[in-house]
Amino acid sequence: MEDFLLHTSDLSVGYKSGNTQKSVAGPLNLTMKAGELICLLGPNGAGKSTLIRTLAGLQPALNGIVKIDTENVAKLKPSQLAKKLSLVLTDSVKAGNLDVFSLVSLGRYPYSGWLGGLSKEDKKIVKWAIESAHVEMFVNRKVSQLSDGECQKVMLARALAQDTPVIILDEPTAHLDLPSRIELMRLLHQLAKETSKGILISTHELDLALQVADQIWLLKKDGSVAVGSPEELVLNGIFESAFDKAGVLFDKSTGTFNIHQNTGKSVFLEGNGAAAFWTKRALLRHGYSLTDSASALLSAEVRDTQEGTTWLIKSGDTIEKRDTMEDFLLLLRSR
Ligand SMILES: Nc1ncnc2c1ncn2[C@@H]1O[C@H](COP(=O)(O)OP(=O)(O)OP(=O)(O)O)[C@@H](O)[C@H]1O
Repeated sequence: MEDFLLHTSDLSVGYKSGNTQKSVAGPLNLTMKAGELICLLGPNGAGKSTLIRTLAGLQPALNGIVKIDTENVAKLKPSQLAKKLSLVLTDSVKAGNLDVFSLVSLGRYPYSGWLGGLSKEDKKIVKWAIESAHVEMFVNRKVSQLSDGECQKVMLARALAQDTPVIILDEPTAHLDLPSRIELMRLLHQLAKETSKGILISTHELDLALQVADQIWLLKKDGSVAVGSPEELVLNGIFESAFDKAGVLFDKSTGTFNIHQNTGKSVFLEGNGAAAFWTKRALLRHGYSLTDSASALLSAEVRDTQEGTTWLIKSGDTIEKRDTMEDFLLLLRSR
């Protein structure tokens, strides 16, 4: 057990009101090791936030135990827990008039106390946290004057300043644009490796999670959890079935969800490189499916030559050539 930073045994999470109890997920036997970035995924309402709040000691477990190192989270005083686990919740930035440096410095309060000033060591850690989260450039700005993305990174810096073995972030990418989402995910991945902390994030970024997570905890609607590497969960079909909805299909070969309705026609497409990749995307968008079978009714090729790209449609011995993707798609539609 000592190898685990965090582990749960037969943990059930949910809500109690009077004599009634509503179990949301469980029993969960989960483990987090040092240096791991874990992505907690699951459809809306599966219980991700409930689990995070329970792991962080913000709400009691219905059953079972959460341990960090060897300590039972439910038995720790808040001041002891604050040295073990830092938590960043979505929309947690209500910092009013504070400047960024002061907010990040608040991460040191479990060590310095509210009234204690920062020691030399505290200052060193705050500086490290600011640099690691890449927020040096707005360290003197008021938190209220930052964008959501900048705030999110400042909250991460505060969590780093708290210097706990476990960091948990609830939907850290919720308000970010795509480049910022990628940047934050990459940063979390790198931090987990460099600091040997265990980082858990809940997210709806399925494709990014598949790329960066060391482990995925996939909460299902029935309250159970599937655990594994991204590749394992995709290849054994668990990932696909957890997000199964009519008309939404997960494509194992590309790791993406198809959002297009299929026309029932399939195309065998030959060709490599960027032009072939984007031709495949255009075909999917137009409702075709792609097949590996050369005997498909529709057979085509994308050819990159020095003169440019050409698209060929083949039927029997006849080959028709088009010089733009648009003309190629028009011709295909007439077949
Ligand atoms: N305070 C509460 N009391 C009772 N039930 C609650 C409470 N908060 C949430 N729930 C219910 O618990 C279930 C899990 O909710 P939770 O917010 O943990 O899901 P989630 O996976 O984080 O969802 P989302 O992806 O939509 O954020 C839902 O059915 C929700 O309605």
